Amino acid sequence: MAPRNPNSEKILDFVVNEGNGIKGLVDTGIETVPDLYILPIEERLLPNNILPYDSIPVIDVSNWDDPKVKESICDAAGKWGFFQIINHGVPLHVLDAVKEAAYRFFGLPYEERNKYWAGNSPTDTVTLKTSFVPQAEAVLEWKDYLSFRCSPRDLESFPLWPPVCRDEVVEYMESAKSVIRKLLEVLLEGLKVKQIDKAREYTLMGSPIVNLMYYPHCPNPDFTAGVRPHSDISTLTVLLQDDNGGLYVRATENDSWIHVLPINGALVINIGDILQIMSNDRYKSIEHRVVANRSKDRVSVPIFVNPGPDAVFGPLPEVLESGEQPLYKEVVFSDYFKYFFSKKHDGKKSMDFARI
Ligand SMILES: COc1cc(/C=C/C(=O)SCCNC(=O)CCNC(=O)[C@H](O)C(C)(C)COP(=O)(O)OP(=O)(O)OC[C@H]2O[C@@H](n3cnc4c(N)ncnc43)[C@H](O)[C@@H]2OP(=O)(O)O)ccc1O
Ligand SMILES: O=C(O)CCC(=O)C(=O)O
Ligand SMILES: [Fe+2]
Repeated sequence: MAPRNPNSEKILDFVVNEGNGIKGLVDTGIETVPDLYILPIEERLLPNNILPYDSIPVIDVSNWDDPKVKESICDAAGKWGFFQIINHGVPLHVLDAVKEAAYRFFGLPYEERNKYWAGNSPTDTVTLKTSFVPQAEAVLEWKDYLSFRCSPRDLESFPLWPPVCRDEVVEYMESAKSVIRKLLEVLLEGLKVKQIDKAREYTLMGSPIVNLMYYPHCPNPDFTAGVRPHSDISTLTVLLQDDNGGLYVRATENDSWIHVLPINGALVINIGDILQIMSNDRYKSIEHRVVANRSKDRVSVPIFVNPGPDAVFGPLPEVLESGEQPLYKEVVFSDYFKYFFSKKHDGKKSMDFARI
C-alpha cells in the first residue's frame, strides 16, 4: 500500500485509532470528502454504468409450498444471485424497530458508542467497527457498523450488548429464522438435497452475524464507496435496507450495475460464496456495492447466514452424483473468513481461496 499523506494519517487516527468512526468525522461538520475516502476514478460508480430500467426479481413468498414460488427462488439464485421477497412473514414492526434501533445506537454520544469499539467491547460477540479492513485499505469505506455474532452460544452474552438496540436485534434475528430456514430448504431441494439434518444445518447456518450498518450522509457520495464491490462469503444474506436506496448489484453486462429499489417491508436476499461453492456454481454469489447518500444517513441490517467456524464445506455430493467435476475443494469456514478479512473488498476474489 502506498504511504498516505500526513492529513490522511491524522484522519485515520481520528476515525480508526481514536474510535470516532466516519460518524464522528461527519459530526465535525466536514463539507468536503477527505483524501482518505476518495476513490480513484476507475473504482467509482459512474452514472453511465447504471442500467436505469433493470431490476432484480421480486418474489411473493406467501405460499412457500407453491412449486412456482420454489422455481422462482431457484431460478433467481442461479441467474441473478439476488432477489427481493415480499409477504415473508417477518412483521413490519420488527423491521421498523431494528432500523430505528440502528439510528438510536449511532445517535449515541461518542463515549457511549466507544464502549463497543473494536478492542474496547465487553464481549467479542459485539463490536463497533469502521470501513472494512482499514489496515489493508488505501481508501476507506464510508461506513461504520455494529456487528453481533448471533449463534445460540453467542446469545449468552446478551446482557453485555448495548441496551439501546439489543432487544430489536434479537427479535429481528428470531423472526427471520423461519424465512432463512425456508429459503435454504427450497434452495437445497433445488440441488436434490432432500433434508437438512443437524450437521448440514451447522454447515449452512451455524454462525449468523447481524450487522447494524450506518452510512452517514456524505458531501460527495460519487467520489466514495459505502461498500466496495464484493460478494458475501455467507451461504446467503438477508438484508433489510431503508428507503434511501444506494445498493447496486452487478449486471451481466461488463461493468454495469442495477439499483435495488427499496420496497417497504421487503427483504433483499443474496446468495453468498459458500452456496455458490456448495452448488458447484449452479447458484451465484453476485457482486454488489453501496453508495452513501448526500443528504440523509442510510442504515441497513444484513443477516450474514454463515457456516459454523469449524464447518467444512465444498460441492455437495448430491450435486456431483452424476459425475460432474468439483470446481472447488473442501475448505474450513474459519479459514475462508480469515482470508476474506485479510484484504480490502475485492470483487469475487475470495473465491480463489477455494477454487481447484
Ligand atoms: C460482507 O460479507 C460478509 C461479512 C460478514 C461479517 C461481517 C462482520 O462485520 S463480522 C465482524 C467484523 N469482522 C471481523 O471481526 C472479522 C474478523 N476479524 C479478523 O479476523 C481480524 O480483525 C483481521 C481483520 C484479520 C485483522 O486482524 P489483525 O491484523 O490481527 O488485527 P486486529 O488485532 O483484529 O486489529 C488491530 C487493531 O485494529 C482494530 N481494528 C481492526 N479492524 C478494525 C475496523 N474495521 N474498525 C476499527 N478498528 C479496527 C482492532 O480492534 C485492533 O485494535 P486494538 O486496540 O485491539 O489494537 C460475514 C459474512 C459476509 O458474507
Ligand atoms: O448496506 C447494504 O445495503 C449492503 C451491505 C453489504 O453488502 C455488506 O455489508 O456486505
Ligand atoms: Fe454484501
